Amino acid sequence: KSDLQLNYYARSCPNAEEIIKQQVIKLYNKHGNTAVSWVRNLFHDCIVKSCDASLLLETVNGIESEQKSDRSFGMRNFKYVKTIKEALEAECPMTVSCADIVSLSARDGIVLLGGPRIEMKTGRKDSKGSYLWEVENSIPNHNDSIKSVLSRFQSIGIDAQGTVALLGAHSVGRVHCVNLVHRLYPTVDPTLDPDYAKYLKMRCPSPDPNPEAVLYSRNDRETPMIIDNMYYKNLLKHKGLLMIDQQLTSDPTTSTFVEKMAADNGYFHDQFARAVMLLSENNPLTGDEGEIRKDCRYVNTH
Ligand code: HEM
Ligand SMILES: [Ca+2]
Ligand SMILES: [Ca+2]
Repeated sequence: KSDLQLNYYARSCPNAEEIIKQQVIKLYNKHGNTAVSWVRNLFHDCIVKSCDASLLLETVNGIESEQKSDRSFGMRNFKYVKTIKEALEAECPMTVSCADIVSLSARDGIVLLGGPRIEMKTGRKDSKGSYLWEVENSIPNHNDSIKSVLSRFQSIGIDAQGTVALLGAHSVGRVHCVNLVHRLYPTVDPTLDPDYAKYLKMRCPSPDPNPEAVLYSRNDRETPMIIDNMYYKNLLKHKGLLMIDQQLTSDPTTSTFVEKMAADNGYFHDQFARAVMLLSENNPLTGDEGEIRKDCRYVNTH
């Protein structure tokens, strides 16, 4: 159904994709974790209704930001989307959508993080509202069952293999202690490697951490800034951080894919690329639907 096309801005803004790439590189060189944020943004935007930049809207004028949901906990670097958008507005005013910025910045971020290069279509339009009430139904929780997570991804056309590959994004970035302590206190989750649990308890010394405190552990201690199959190797060693990560090894529908991805980084990258592409094409607004926002944080006023 997707009306997206390759190089949609070829005539209206021929440098659009290059401008985004240059900005993503510049931001990465200043704050490497911006690239990590672009990858998470793609997931949190696209799985909520549509890849329509609904995620980027702030709470103002009757709009309630999706960023307020508990599911968005720990998301960061939204302010740098503005840097990318401003570079585009300077060259081609009101031409390139925020939704395409979400997709292309993720694509370019993935390359900087050592992941695969993904050909992505463009032409997405921006939503005229946010869907805060949909966020908790759309984005799984960290302790949901594999069955429910698989069916959630299936509903947007991503199969079990693709879902296992997408979770490989947890090969970069961080998890705050609030999302971990239930596996450490009062007793250590038996599916967690005991030495690793000791390390995590050092990172998260309190069973009841202040959510405001910046207490976290890196997702992948070995290659924290590289999207690679270390994630799956860690899972096989019982070093998955979130419940949903570790459970991938205990369900027969997903465990064979975990083993294959742990054994073959090229296969992981192929599956990751395929699944990111599917995610980025979820139910886009195209043609006369939606709008091109001037500022990604607000719907246009006229
Ligand atoms: C069942 C599905 C998923 C669940 C339950 C989930 C949950 C989480 C949680 C709880 C965190 C840690 C937040 C924090 O404490 O700061 C996180 C981080 C992250 N997630 Fe997911 N996630 C899922 C799927 C995905 C997918 C599909 C992607 C991208 C393709 C993704 C990308 C990321 C990234 C990059 C981070 C690190 C963010 C940072 O360091 O700023 N996640 N996720
Ligand atoms: Ca959305
Ligand atoms: Ca890694």
